[in-house]
Amino acid sequence: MISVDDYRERITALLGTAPATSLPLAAAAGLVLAEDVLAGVSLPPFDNSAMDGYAVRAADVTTSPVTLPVADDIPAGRVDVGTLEPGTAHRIMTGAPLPPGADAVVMVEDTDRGTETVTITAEAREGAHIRRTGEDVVAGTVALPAGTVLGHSHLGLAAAVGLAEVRVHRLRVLIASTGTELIDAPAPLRHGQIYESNSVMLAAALRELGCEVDVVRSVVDDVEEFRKVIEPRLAGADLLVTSGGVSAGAYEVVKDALTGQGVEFAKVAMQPGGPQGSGRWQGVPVVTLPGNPVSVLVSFEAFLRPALLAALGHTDVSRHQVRARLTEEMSSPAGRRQFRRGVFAPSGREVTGVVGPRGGPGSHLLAAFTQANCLIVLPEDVTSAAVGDEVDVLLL
Ligand SMILES: Nc1nc2c(c(=O)[nH]1)N[C@H]1C(S)=C(S)[C@@H](COP(=O)(O)OP(=O)(O)OC[C@H]3O[C@@H](n4cnc5c(N)ncnc54)[C@H](O)[C@@H]3O)O[C@H]1N2
Ligand code: MOO
Repeated sequence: MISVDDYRERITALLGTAPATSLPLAAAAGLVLAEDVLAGVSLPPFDNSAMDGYAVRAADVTTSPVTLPVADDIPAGRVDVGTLEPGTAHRIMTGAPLPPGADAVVMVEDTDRGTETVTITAEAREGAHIRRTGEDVVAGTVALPAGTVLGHSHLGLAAAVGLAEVRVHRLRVLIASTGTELIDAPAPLRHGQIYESNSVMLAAALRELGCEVDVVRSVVDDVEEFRKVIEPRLAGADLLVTSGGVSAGAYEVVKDALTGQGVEFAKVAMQPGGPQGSGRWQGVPVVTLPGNPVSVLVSFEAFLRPALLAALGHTDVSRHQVRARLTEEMSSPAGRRQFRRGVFAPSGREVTGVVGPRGGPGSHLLAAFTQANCLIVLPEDVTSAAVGDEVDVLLL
């Protein structure tokens, strides 16, 4: 009998690190970066306006009001912006490139909105409402380090620095349920048959972790048939996970087909989920789970999930653990780690912590967002918050 911890280590070692592949950004959510993402461009890529208004030289707008001729009109997307001559203004929109020669933007609200000439009623401060090249990300630097778990903000940043694809760890898993008794709904059940459910659970659980899955819904308990169905699909898989056919009886199709083929069958000191098998078949890692659905789920939690997460490049592979008081008595077999399904209700106060802002308030600072794990919420009636104040935090 092998311990749960030793078996988890065995499966983790068997799965190793999943191969890296390039995937379109839209297909990479939840996966882990296999390589640093280098910024192909700076963010912003050029000095641009943070406001709809007028680009000026601050030195021309030191008194109020000042009237200047409007020499050009610059919507966002213009690629041929000319120099701002002293004593003139260019009408400019948010995100439009700042004309050379301009060193400030005046908000349209502080003007008469003129198109031939504009009268400005506020002083222009040098640098005002200008978003500088590279303020968020500098071209050639690491925008996202290898190991990043790609959430939506990371994918947005990858897109913003010019990537169409990212290199991620990907695991293609072939899932196969075995059992002559298994039937797929909506076919009617005959006495002695059951509806297949393990492959559905495993496929969903593995997809949720970011695996690509190929599913063989049910294979009959026949060694020849098992080999015939599974072998041709092995080439496209980084891992084979089976359910059923591994215990002590006759007709143990998985055990019979894979014994002596590189897969070792053992008892793990846990309950449920005792009978297990693992190894390599034709070079492909194989994990054979017992057929009882709860055994499948417990096996997934006890060793498959952490091993898969590690293979996919995650460093946080454990479920969050808390302590709680038992509300009913329980018994457990000697020498086995029992995994009983239970209902946990939290008690006591929520844990609190400290929080600080990351990056400036600008709405274009995407990189800072990717480094954040929460949103600090200051309500409408708060204009300042001091060190030590309590604030609302939304965890991401
Ligand atoms: N003599 C012994 N018998 C059994 C032992 C043992 O040590 N000695 N171990 C028991 C334990 S514990 C388990 S767990 C099971 C494991 O058996 P198998 O892995 O061979 O699984 P099967 O016999 O194929 O199926 C078990 C059970 O689960 C149902 N099943 C199977 N696949 C599916 C599926 N895809 N969807 C839904 N349900 C499925 C199957 O019909 C059986 O009822 O062995 C014990 N026996
Ligand atoms: O070890 Mo089995 O998985 O209890 O039903």
